[in-house]
Amino acid sequence: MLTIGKASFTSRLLLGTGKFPDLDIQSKAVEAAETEILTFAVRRLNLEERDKQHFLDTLDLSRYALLPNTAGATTANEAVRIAKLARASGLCDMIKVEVIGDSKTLLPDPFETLKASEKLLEEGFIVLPYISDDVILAKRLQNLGVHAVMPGASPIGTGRGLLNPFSLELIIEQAEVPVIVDAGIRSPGDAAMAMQLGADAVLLNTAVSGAQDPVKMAEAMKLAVRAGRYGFEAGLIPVKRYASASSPTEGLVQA
Ligand SMILES: CC(=O)[C@@H](O)[C@H](O)COP(=O)(O)O
Repeated sequence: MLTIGKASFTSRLLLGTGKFPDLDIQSKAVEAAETEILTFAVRRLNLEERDKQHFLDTLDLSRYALLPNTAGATTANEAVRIAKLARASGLCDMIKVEVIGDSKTLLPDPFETLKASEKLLEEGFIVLPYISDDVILAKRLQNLGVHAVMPGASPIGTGRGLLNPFSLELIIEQAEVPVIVDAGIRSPGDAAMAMQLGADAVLLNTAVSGAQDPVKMAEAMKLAVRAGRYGFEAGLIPVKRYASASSPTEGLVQA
């Protein structure tokens, strides 16, 4: 089970809702992924005109936990304002803190992310900050009391996979809260690898919404996340320098 704050989930795949070819494909992909947590940018919702159709309307939202994110924020104050707007609109108490520090790489600003997380914790939010694969920042956020950390595999939408598995492993090793590997995943292999390293969950969007067959890719990601988790739980064999025969030779009668 994946536990975030007081909520527990069976699925370890969190799915973003952006960039799908249409809403029908989006809802079929969400179904195929068997995800229980959906994420989206608060700024994509027209909160002033709630009666107008939007990208979440084709989904049965009672079946999912919503994880709004503060995408678009470049300062802690902006992120806090967006989070409060989401909560006031009854969306959720859970918030993915996304404070972007650079528009070209969309990498998160560590200082503003820390500040925003601190403030949002004071305000009683369930706080999940999106960060780079920075071991010390993950630790600092954990000490603040965040409910999960979300290190990026690689920059959002690049599909470059796990650029630094070593750092991700270090973050996972010292984590006392769930580690959700977020962004940059391209293939089911990437998702499986993140889970195999010991991540508690994976969040992805572009790999599914941008695939030629988003529904099939959603299913592939669901299976990959499960396979990676099973592999982690089963325990991998140690890597050796030299060969060792797979068929034991002891006790065999010489021909
Ligand atoms: C939807 C969302 O939260 C994205 O900002 C997230 O980081 C996913 O990134 P990819 O699109 O690279 O999977």
